[in-house]
Amino acid sequence: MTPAARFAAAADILDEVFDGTPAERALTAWSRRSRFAGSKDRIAVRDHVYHGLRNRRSLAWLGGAGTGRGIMIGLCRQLGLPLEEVFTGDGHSPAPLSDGEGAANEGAMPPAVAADLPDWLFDPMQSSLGEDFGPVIEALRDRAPVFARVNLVRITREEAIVQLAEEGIEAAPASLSPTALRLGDGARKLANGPSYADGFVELQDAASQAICDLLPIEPGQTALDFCAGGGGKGLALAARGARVFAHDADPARMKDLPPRATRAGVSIPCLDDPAEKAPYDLVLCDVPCSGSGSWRRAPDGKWRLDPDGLAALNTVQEQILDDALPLVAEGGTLAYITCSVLRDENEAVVARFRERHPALRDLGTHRFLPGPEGDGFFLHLLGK
Ligand SMILES: C[S@@+](CC[C@H](N)C(=O)[O-])C[C@H]1O[C@@H](n2cnc3c(N)ncnc32)[C@H](O)[C@@H]1O
Repeated sequence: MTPAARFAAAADILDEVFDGTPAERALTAWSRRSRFAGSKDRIAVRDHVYHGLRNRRSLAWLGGAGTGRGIMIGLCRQLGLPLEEVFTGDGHSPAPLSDGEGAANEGAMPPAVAADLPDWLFDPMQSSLGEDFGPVIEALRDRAPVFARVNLVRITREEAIVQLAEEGIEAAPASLSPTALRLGDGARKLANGPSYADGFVELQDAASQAICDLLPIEPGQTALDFCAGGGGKGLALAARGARVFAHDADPARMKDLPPRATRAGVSIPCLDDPAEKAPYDLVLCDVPCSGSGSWRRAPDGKWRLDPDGLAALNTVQEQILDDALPLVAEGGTLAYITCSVLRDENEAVVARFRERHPALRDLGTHRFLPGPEGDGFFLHLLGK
């Protein structure tokens, strides 16, 4: 594909996403019907789509329209590419600009446009982040770094770096956790290589690993991963010697957990009824949330969220805490985790829960903001 054809493909895919198709599904469907596209084309188209989604409003402003095409015009402007050389209509290139199309907007960008946020989210994000607002908005513009977790049951971090190098994957220690590696060139090979297949490493964001490091659990103690999903956090706890059990309201979300546990050399039974093995020394509630701390990985979530959706998430978050508390042993710990930076999903949920359960001991809050070291996460620990 020519560079221009990649912009045309990305514009079409973005339009599908704006019509409601999840970004990953739209990209997969495009890949299937575009056998002619080579691996470099696929990577470039994907990058354009994700960059367009992360920076949707500012690029639409630059490109004069909020369509996929308008956003690609904005991207070409941002990259300093002459529009008449991209929008030629030759072959698979995008059609030439019509009269008046692509005219840049007059004046300064409104603040929510410049921050690439829906209007309603500007104030909640700004008040949640305070002086960190600017750096976080900048961090959310670009692709997230790729991190792996070294399974210390199997290998040391230093040995993993050497082994990954033999597989053509550049890896270096990451600052947030003693298990975390930042992957460089060759990172895309990880999931098809022997280190991954043999359970020496897993893909997991560095801040997510740091959150797991902060969870109070000793070898042999029991932990319930109450919202386990793919089980990333439960696997990290099992690697520390905890006896981990997994549960999820949607058991299908845990389908990858048994093979991941087998690869890692640990056992994590999945429970339909988490009361079966209660009480637990630690119950972690990695609740469904807006994902605002990881919007650079899944930027379409930013545009799908609305105030009603946020309120519905709050209801689920509080219900999960209420359901999980009876499962915690006396003297045990309840951990509330989100990958959000919004106070409405973090401090506000914890405050209401503590009002209902004033006897719980406050064991502290930990916050990670999205940036070069990892994604945004929130952890609050409560002692029973
Ligand atoms: C943020 S994801 C979990 C990610 C996972 N812990 C990890 O580290 O890979 C949230 C999970 O909560 C589950 N969930 C939603 N409502 C729930 C409920 N009421 N009780 C338990 N799990 C729930 C969802 O199905 C989803 O898999």
